[in-house]
Amino acid sequence: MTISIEYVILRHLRMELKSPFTTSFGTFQAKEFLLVEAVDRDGVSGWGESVAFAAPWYSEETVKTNWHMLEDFLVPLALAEPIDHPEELSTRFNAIRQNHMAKAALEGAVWDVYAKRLGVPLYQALGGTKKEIEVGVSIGIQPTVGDLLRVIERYVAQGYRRIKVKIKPGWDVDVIREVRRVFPNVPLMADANSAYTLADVDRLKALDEFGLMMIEQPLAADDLIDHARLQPLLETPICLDESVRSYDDARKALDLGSCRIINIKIGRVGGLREAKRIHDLCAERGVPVWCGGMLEAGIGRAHNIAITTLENFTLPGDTAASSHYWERDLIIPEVEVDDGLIRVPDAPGIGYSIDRRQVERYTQFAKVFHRATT
Ligand SMILES: O=C(O)CCC(=O)c1ccccc1C(=O)O
Ligand SMILES: [Mg+2]
Repeated sequence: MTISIEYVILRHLRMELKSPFTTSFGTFQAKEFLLVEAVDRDGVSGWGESVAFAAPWYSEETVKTNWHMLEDFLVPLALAEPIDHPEELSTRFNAIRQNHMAKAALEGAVWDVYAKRLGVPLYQALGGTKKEIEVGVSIGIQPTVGDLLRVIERYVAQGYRRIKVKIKPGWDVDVIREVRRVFPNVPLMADANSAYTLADVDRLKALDEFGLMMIEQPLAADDLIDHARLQPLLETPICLDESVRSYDDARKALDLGSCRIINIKIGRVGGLREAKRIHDLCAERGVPVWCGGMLEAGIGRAHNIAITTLENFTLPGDTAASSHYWERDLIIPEVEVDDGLIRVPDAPGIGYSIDRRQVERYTQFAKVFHRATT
């Protein structure tokens, strides 16, 4: 099948979060992000969402660097010549270093076009098999432990399959102890977003007694070596997030013993193809994976749901319901979670329709890029 992209629309959106989300690196009140719409010769529209944030806290990419990369390098590559498969676009993008979130947003839009042209749901085009996926929820740092306990209570009652709590030095051992006292059996994990160093090994070891499913990204965002030193000192499995940006990072992390679990984020690793390669590697090595989140709106959420249908996504991910983040999401229907499960939609492509009125409402500016006419 030939996919010929005629034009691409970049939109810059801003949406208020229902409640602020605090991590060890900062607080999000609102989300600014880019949507990519790729339209082919026959008018088939595919959608992707960039997961880059406004500020370079999680990684060096930002909404503005993504716009720049897309406008000046990636969109021209997508418009240059037709492709036979979305994987060809990833190969074309290899000519450009890093900038994974920008690449993933456009690659994702083209995957959506491809699946829609085939008339199959994106998850099937990716080789996924699950009809429903298990999900957990990520809970930001709260003003007090009492607040945290109330929030957890609410999500446990809603049936989420595991609770993830953000930690940082000073909001860790005592907080987790209290959570465990009140919820002795809840599947629980902690995400440090790189807030510790090897000097904190005693504090990290102190978490072992709480039976956490894993501790996510305790050390530096670019580190594999120190994590490999830390893992044998802990009983709790380490899960890497920030440090795994590619298949090769994943291979090295597993060879070194830097982690026992990997959080796969499509944007962080540069797209669906790379996400699937990491999934397949981990499956071969018997290492479980799960799908992380970046406070996505509906389109990013739909892509996360599709990749999570691959069989080695055996641990609940961070793809919570639309209503966890947004008063009203950009897709119809919104993502709903029932007893900790999301039913995977069967419509072609990402499986949800775009609420164009909502998209317009939150769009601050947009630009259209056409294929050069010959
Ligand atoms: O609910 C989500 O989308 C994931 C929330 C989350 O944990 C997170 C949110 C923003 C930046 C980084 C992370 C993370 O997984 O580390
Ligand atoms: Mg994380």
